[in-house]
Amino acid sequence: MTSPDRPPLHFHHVSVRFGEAEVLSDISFDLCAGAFLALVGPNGAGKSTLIKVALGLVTPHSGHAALFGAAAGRHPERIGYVPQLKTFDRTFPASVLELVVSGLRRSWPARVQKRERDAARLALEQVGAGHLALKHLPKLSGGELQRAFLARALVRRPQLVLLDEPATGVDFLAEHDLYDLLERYQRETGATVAMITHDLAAARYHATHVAVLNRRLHGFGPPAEVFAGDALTRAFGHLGHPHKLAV
Ligand SMILES: Nc1ncnc2c1ncn2[C@@H]1O[C@H](COP(=O)(O)OP(=O)(O)OP(=O)(O)O)[C@@H](O)[C@H]1O
Repeated sequence: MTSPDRPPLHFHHVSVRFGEAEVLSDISFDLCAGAFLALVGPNGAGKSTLIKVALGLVTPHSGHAALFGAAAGRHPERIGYVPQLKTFDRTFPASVLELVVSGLRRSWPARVQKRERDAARLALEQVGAGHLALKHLPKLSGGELQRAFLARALVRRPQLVLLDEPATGVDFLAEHDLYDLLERYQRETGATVAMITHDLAAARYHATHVAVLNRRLHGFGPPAEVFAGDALTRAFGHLGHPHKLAV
């Protein structure tokens, strides 16, 4: 159920420590249903950690995160997750179909049932990758692997899709395809999307909301508003990549 008092993503004074280091400090925001959030910040800013808090994989030392009014991690079936693909072991010996079916299960599928195969094929069709079903993961290009993981994230028709830098290592055209696919999924389902990106121009163009992070939340809101202020300068410390920051 989605309603304004049960936002898909709610962070309430969330702080996270790894040992002595505080990597997230007092993060609070609400993301409304149907929003497309771009999460930006320099390397090591805590972006992946924030996504892991939302998934319930990292527990804050203070504050809390709630998804649709329930504690993070309580309803994994409502969440689709695309991990950082640069960390994925490309030699993993599985077919695309098996990878997508694993999105319907809590464990790796030893035998794929017909209804699972049908759902996986549909999800692959929806991301323009029906022809990849029987291909093995080591044989995929970066863009194909990205589509396979996107199909895996969407196969259960989640209400919230979390993506950890899915465009890194993928060419520009494929990155535009990724946004198109996500926006189409949102139009069909009303789902909410939160995605880590390093491309501020794409964030400005596609996102309804942007969160500028560097341990603290330096800005949150519509891109035009946030980028007009000094949030980027405070988070990045300098405007070091003018081609990316020319938003
Ligand atoms: N499990 C962990 N144990 C200890 N330190 C960690 C752990 N995970 C992340 N960190 C540290 O927390 C900080 C934030 O890391 P995180 O991966 O969240 O940043 P990020 O913004 O996603 O970075 P990048 O853009 O480089 O992927 C970094 O200094 C990182 O080294």
